[in-house]
Amino acid sequence: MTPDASLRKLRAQAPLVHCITNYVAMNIAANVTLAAGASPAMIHAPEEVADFVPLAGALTINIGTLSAPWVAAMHRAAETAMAHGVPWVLDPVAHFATPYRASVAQALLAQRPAILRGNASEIMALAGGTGAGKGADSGDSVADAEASAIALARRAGSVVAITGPVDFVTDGGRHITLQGGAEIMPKVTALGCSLTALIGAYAAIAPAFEATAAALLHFAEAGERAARSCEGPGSFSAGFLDQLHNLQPEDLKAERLTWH
Ligand SMILES: Nc1ncnc2c1ncn2[C@@H]1O[C@H](COP(=O)(O)OP(=O)(O)O)[C@@H](O)[C@H]1O
Ligand SMILES: Cc1ncsc1CCOP(=O)(O)O
Ligand SMILES: [Mg+2]
Repeated sequence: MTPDASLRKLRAQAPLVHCITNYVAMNIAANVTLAAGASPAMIHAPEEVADFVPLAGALTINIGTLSAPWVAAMHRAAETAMAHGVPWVLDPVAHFATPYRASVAQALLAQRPAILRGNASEIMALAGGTGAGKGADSGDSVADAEASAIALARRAGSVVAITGPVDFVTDGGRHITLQGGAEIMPKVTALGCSLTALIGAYAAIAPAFEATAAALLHFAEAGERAARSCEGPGSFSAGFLDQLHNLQPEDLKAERLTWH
C-alpha cells in the first residue's frame, strides 16, 4: 500500500490504537495520534489490558517510565495482541540504561512485536552492541546502527525502524531511508514516543513495513512544514500538531523514500 493510500485509509477508518506509553508522552502521543486521524486510548492497568487489546486495531508498548505493575500489563497486553492477531509495536526507550530496563526490553522483544522503533543507540544496544546513548537521547549515528537493525529484524522477525536525522526501515530483506524532518524535533520531548503511537495507528490499517514508512513520512513532512514558521520548541509543538492534521494524502510522496 502506498503512503497516500495508507493515510486515506487511516482517515476513513480512524482506527482505535491502544497505547501503553510513559507519563512524559501520554498527552503529546495522544494528540499526535488524534491530529493524524486515528483514535488513541492510553490504558495500562494490568487488570484491564487483556480486555481492551482485542477492541483495538493495534497496540503500542513504550517502556519510558516503567514499573513492576506496568511491566506486568505490557507482557499481558503483548500476549493478548499475539493471541488476537492485533499488530503491536515496541519502543524500547533508554533500555540500555539499567539492567531492569534492559531485561524488560529483551523479554518484550521475545514476544515478537510486528514493529520495533527506536533511536540509533537503542537499536544498537538491543542487538547486543554498545552505543553512546544518554538516557532517552541517542548518541550514535543512524548509519552506524543500520547493521544492528538488519540483524534485529532477521532475529526477531520484526520490521525495525531507526529514527534520527535520517530514518532507516528494514524487515531484514528490504531497506529504505528517509531524509527529512527537522533539527528541532529532538528538542521536544516524547516526539519519538509519539511517532511510535502513530506507527501503531498505521499498523492497524496497513502491513507493517508500509505502515512504518507511511508514519515516518507523515512525521517528516509535518515536521518540515512546522519548522518553517516556528520560533522554537514551543511553537514548533503546536505547529507540528496542526501540520499532522492538515497534511493531505497526496502530500505523502513515495518518491521521498530511497530503497536500498
Ligand atoms: N536531527 C534531526 N533532523 C531531522 N529529524 C530528526 C532529527 N532528529 C530526530 N528527528 C526526527 O524526530 C522524530 C523522533 O525521532 P528520534 O528523535 O530519533 O526519537 P527518540 O525521541 O525516540 O530519540 C523522528 O521523526 C525523526 O526523524
Ligand atoms: C524524557 C523521558 N524520560 C523517560 S521517558 C521520556 C520521554 C522520552 O521520549 P522520546 O524517546 O520520544 O524522546
Ligand atoms: Mg525514544
